[in-house]
Amino acid sequence: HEMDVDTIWLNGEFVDWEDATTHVLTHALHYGTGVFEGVRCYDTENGPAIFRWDEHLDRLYDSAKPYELDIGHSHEELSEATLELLRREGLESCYIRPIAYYGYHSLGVSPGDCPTDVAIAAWPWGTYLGEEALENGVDVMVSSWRKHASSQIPTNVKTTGLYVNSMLAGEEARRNGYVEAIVLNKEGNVAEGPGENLFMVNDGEIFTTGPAQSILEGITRDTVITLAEELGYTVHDEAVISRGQLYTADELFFTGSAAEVTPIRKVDNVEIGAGTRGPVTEEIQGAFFDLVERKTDAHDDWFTYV
Ligand SMILES: Cc1[nH+]cc(COP(=O)(O)O)c(CN[C@@H](CCC(=O)O)C(=O)O)c1O
Repeated sequence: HEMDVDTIWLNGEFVDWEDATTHVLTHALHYGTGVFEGVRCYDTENGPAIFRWDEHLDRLYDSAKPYELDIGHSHEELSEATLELLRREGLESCYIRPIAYYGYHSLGVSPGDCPTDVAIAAWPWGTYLGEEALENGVDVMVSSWRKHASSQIPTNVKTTGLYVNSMLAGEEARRNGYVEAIVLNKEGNVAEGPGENLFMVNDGEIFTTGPAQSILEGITRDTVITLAEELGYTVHDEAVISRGQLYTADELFFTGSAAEVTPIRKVDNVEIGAGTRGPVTEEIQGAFFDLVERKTDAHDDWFTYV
């Protein structure tokens, strides 16, 4: 395989990458009944460190709750397994993918006696939306697919089954020559990206959608809100952003563990601001990367050193 990683932690053991498989009648494969996380480990000035691991792990357990999925392993066990995995593979700057799901026993929508399988994989992963994206921004399209409503499925947590909506929206954008989508909710107001939260800058103030807009409660979103407020910005973190406001925004940017802080320079071919990374976006992005690369000693409790 193309990943230069040999081991995956699966159900309490380290197994060879090739042996980390599941049965074709696995419940989650048929019904989307898994929960997962996306976490970055940064090769900081003080050595490799996982960014906001505790918050990500807490969210994994929260994601399991609506589905009554019993993770079956303690936080400590999963943390030790993850640190051991990174040490074994000598991974310093990497992406960590924990997943827990209803496994193989019998089929039928009810998970019945299906066991919980838990796996943790990690691999080097570069810039999520393309090498140039962080500096030059990305061109996005408002998708014709709407986000699930939070009344239809918990959108505030990371359920594997949710991501068919993300794939439909994102692939529609890429099919039409854009890098990524912006997804509106069933009210037709802005929710977020298929795999990112969305921020808007207007007249020096910062706006981002909250859980009532059917979005994932992003950890990078929380980080950026904190950093922006520390920089003196007013942040409206439960904003209702209409589709029209996307086009008239001074600046837009995505946040996510994978996306980090990615400027949006065009929406549906309408240039946002000057059509390049905006000044506030650049300032926030700089603060984010200084933080995760430990060029500042602020928020050291957000780092789990490997
Ligand atoms: C729908 C969605 N919204 C917002 C976010 C940002 O959340 P956070 O990572 O806690 O700041 C993510 C993370 N998307 C993950 C999965 C990406 C993938 O392609 O898979 C990620 O960024 O790791 C989402 O999937």
